[in-house]
Amino acid sequence: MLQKSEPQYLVPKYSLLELERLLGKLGQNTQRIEDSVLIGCSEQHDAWFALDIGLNHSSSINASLQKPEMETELRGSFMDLRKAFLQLNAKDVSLLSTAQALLRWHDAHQFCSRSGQPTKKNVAGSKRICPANNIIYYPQMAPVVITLVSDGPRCLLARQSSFPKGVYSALAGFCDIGESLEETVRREVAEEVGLEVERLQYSASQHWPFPNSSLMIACHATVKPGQTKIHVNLQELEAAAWFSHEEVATALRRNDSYTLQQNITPPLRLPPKFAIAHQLIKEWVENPACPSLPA
Ligand SMILES: NC(=O)C1=CN([C@@H]2O[C@H](COP(=O)(O)OP(=O)(O)OC[C@H]3O[C@@H](n4cnc5c(N)ncnc54)[C@H](OP(=O)(O)O)[C@@H]3O)[C@@H](O)[C@H]2O)C=CC1
Ligand SMILES: [Mg+2]
Repeated sequence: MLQKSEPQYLVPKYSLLELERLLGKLGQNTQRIEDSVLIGCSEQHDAWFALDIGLNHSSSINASLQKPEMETELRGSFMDLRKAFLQLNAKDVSLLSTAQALLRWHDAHQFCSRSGQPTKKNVAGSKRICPANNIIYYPQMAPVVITLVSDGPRCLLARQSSFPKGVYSALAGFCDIGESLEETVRREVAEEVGLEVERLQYSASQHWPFPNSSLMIACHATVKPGQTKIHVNLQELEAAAWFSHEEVATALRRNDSYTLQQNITPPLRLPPKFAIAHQLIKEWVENPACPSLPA
């Protein structure tokens, strides 16, 4: 849920006292505050916790609470998480992404997989413990590599059928057990477009809450100039193609919301700013020879 505060949107933030009052008003037990999880702290070192006051939450005291009532009470509106990310600054994107991932992990790990007994959250919410056998469960992240492949003057972008119309991104893939990141990059690029990676350069990483909790590890890669013929794996991708520097630079400059309002589908759309794929593409546009160094 986001609250509109002209000219921007904000993530709802409350002090403990305000939250107790709010839960009372929503007819929920204030004991629920103990379900909250630590997600970071402010520059003034105030701790930030996240609490799921979800609509259809199994442990919700007041399951009958309706979405419109909640929106009125909190003066905000519920929206898709990806759409919410488009409205927020980087700090709030990071907080919301951590909160969503951690709360969802707790919700999905209520029982010990060995004893079948209910697990118990520690105070901060950084782990769950089985009281029957003391097994500790920690939140999990799946490592994913995302690679922008270039042959020098062009870069390779691909799209999956689930992407919004016209959007192309860098190649991504989950790491398999036992693989190094380098091995995953080489395997994914070979599997998805049939190319052999020549040189690999790390750029940056990002926590990504979709579909569960991933650690996106972003890299630039090059292929040999003479070996650029792609074989698109149509089981994984809808399309993949080489794009010139000019095409990608133009797409990066284009104001997506404007073209969408005009109901025009541009030839190439890129991932939104909050996605690390956007950063990879921007780095390459600014410095195609050595993308992860400042231009
Ligand atoms: N932040 C960003 O800029 C971007 C983020 N991404 C993210 O990267 C992720 C990976 O990209 P994608 O191309 O889909 O990956 P892959 O190319 O690895 O293909 C996805 C398939 O991998 C299998 N898989 C293996 N391990 C897992 C796991 N831990 N969780 C889920 N599926 C797994 C599944 O296959 P099976 O169904 O056979 O089990 C799944 O369908 C996506 O979730 C996407 O959200 C992608 C692009 C940009
Ligand atoms: Mg993939």
